Amino acid sequence: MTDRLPHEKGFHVSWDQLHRDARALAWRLDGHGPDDGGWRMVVAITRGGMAPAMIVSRELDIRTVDTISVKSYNFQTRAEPQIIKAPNMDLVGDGTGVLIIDDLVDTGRTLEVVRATMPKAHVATVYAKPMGREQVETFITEVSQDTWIFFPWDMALQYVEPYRGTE
Ligand SMILES: O=P(O)(O)OC[C@H]1O[C@H](OP(=O)(O)OP(=O)(O)O)[C@H](O)[C@@H]1O
Ligand code: HPA
Ligand SMILES: [Mg+2]
Repeated sequence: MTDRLPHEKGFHVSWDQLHRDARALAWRLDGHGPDDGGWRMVVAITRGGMAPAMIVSRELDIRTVDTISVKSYNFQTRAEPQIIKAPNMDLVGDGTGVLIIDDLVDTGRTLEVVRATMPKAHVATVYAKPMGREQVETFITEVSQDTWIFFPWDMALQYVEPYRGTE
């Protein structure tokens, strides 16, 4: 697709960092729900939104958690987002008091599709790139558009050569 740049930089996020950043997201959202009831439900965008959604719902003591499944990428190549599974719309209603959580926004296409199904929900991501930033009401860290974010569930610890090499 033409809306993607080659990724010149990598931003590697550890579990520890993800936990800190998702907690920071929860604290930023705390007290900013609708006046007449606050946040009543979390909807995680699978799969990347599930770990942050768990941390946010734990911090904010929200027990009603559902998922929306959107598939947008095959590895680093973008395709049109497809909703594979919707949340329980009896619980979601028009989205008032609902927090939609994802790990990041990149082009914003995933969130565009998701927001259309829950127009009054509040969208929050841990990380954001400039192209999709307007699709998100609350986020923690912005990275440049040519950065690929590597999440801890996609990585493993492995040996690296010393900087000066070996004989
Ligand atoms: O703003 P966009 O350009 O739409 O990209 C962002 C979306 O892409 C990734 O999900 P992906 O579709 O790869 O699925 P996954 O969460 O199951 O890994 C990421 O977790 C976001 O949901
Ligand atoms: O930068 C990214 N990292 C991981 N998954 C993604 N999906 C879209 N952009 C990204
Ligand atoms: Mg995702």
